[in-house]
Amino acid sequence: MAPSETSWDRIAHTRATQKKTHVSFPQLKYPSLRDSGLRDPVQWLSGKALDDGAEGLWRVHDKLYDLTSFVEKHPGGEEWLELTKGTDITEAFESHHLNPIVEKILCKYYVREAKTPRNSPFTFKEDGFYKTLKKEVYQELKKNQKDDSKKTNLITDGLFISLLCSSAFACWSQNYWLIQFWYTVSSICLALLIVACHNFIHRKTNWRMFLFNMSMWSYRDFRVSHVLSHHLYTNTLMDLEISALEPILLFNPRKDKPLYARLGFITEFCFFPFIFIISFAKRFFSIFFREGFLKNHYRWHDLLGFLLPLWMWLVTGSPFTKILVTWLWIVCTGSLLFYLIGVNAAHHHPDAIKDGDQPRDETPDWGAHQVEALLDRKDINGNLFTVVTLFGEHALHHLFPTLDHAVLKNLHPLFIEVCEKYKANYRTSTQFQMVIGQIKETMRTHFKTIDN
Ligand code: HEM
Repeated sequence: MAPSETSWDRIAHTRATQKKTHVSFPQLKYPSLRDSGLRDPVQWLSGKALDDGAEGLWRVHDKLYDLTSFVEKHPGGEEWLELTKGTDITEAFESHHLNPIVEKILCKYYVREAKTPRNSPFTFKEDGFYKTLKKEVYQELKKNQKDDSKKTNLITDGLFISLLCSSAFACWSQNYWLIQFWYTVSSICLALLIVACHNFIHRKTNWRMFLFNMSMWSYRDFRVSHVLSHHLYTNTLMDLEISALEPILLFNPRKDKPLYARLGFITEFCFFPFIFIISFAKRFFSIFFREGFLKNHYRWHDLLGFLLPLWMWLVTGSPFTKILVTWLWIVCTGSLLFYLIGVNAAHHHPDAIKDGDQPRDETPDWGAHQVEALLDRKDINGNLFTVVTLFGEHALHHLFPTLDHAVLKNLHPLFIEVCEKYKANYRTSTQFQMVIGQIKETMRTHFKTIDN
C-alpha cells in the first residue's frame, strides 16, 4: 500500500538528507560524482561509468557488448558510441532507433551478461507504453511520406543569416539607439538559433549542429548534458541539466532548500547571462588540469564561437574594443534568453514529477516517465517557428529525439490515442502557466505524493 502523505514526506526527507539512494527510486544508489567538481559532461560520464556495471564495454539492458569495431560504422556517427563507452546505453539505444533492424545488428557484438542490476529505474516492456508507441510511430512514418524537415532547415539557416547581418549592423551603426536595436535583434537571433540547432544535435552528424557552437558553448558537451543525460533520465538525480545548476538553483523539491535557492527565479537573472562563456571556459581550462582532455574531448569546433567576432571585424572594420564589447553583450544576452526559454519550456512545473516526488511505479516504463516529467504548451505547439525556436512539441520530441521537429505534429493523434490506451499522464499548459509554474517549482519544498 502506498504510504500516506505524511509518511512519504518523512521517508523522502530522510532519503534526501542521507544521499545514499535516489529519493523517488530507492533501489538505485546515489549517483557517484553528482555533487562534486565541475558538474560537467565529462564528470557525468565518468560517474555513470562507475555506477553502470558496463565493465568498460557498452551495456544494453542486462547484456554487455563490445562495439569497438562498430564505432566507425555507426550510421548515427562515431561520437555517440565514443562518448558512451563504459556506460549503460539502454535508454539511448531504445529511444534513438525506430527501425527494429538495430536489435539484430546489436546481437553481433554480444560479449556476456552483466554482473549487476541496471542502474536505472526505467523499463522497456515489449507490450508497454513506449515500445508500443514506437512500433506504431514507425509504421505511421512509413505511411506518411510528406517531409516537412526542409522548413526546419530554412528557419535555422534564416536565423543564422539574421545573426550575421544584425551583429554586423550593431558594429556599423553609430547612432546609440540603432546600436541598441541591432544588438537586441542579434541576441534574440543567437538564442533562437541555439534552440533551433538543438533539433540537429540529436541526430546523426550534420553541419547544422556545429552552428550551436556560435554560442561559445560546445554541441559535444550538450550532446552529453542534454541528449544523453537530461533526455534519458529526465528530472531524476541523473539529469545533469538539474545538477549542473545546483546549488544555486535547486529544481528538485527539498525540505531544507535554502532561501537563496527558493528565490532562484530571481537570482537566475544574475547568472544565466554568463553560462555560455563559463561553459567555454570550463572546457578550455580542462585542457590544463584534466589528463587526456585535449586528445579525448577538445575539438576543432570548440573555436567556432570566435567566428562571430571575426566576422564582425572583417565586414565592418570597427575598432577591436567595439567588436569585443558588442560581441560579449550579444553572447551574454543570448545566454540569458536561451536559459529563460529552457527553464520555462516543459519540466520545471510542480505538476511534472521530480526526484523527491512519489512515483506511481518504482520501475516505470521509460516513455510513461517522460510524459509524467513534462507539460506541453498548447500555445507554442501550433506553429512550426515557435516549435523549433522555443522547444515546442516537447513530449513527442523527448520520446523520439531523432525526428525532425516538423514531423512531430503529424504524430500527435496517434500519440494521444496510445496515451489514452495506457493511461499515460499527458498534460498540457500554456507558456504563461509554465512561467508561473517555474517560479513555484524553484520555491517548492514539499514532496508530492501520488494522490496530490
Ligand atoms: C549511445 C547509444 C546510441 C546513440 C545515441 C545512437 C544514435 C543514433 C542516431 C542519432 C542515429 C541517426 C538516426 C536518424 O537519423 O534517424 C542512429 C542511427 C543508427 N544507429 Fe545508433 N545510436 C546508439 C547506439 C547504437 C547501437 C549500439 C547500434 C547497433 C549496434 C546502433 C545502430 C544504428 C543504426 C543501424 C542506425 C541507422 C538506423 C536507420 O537508419 O534506421 N546505434 N543512431
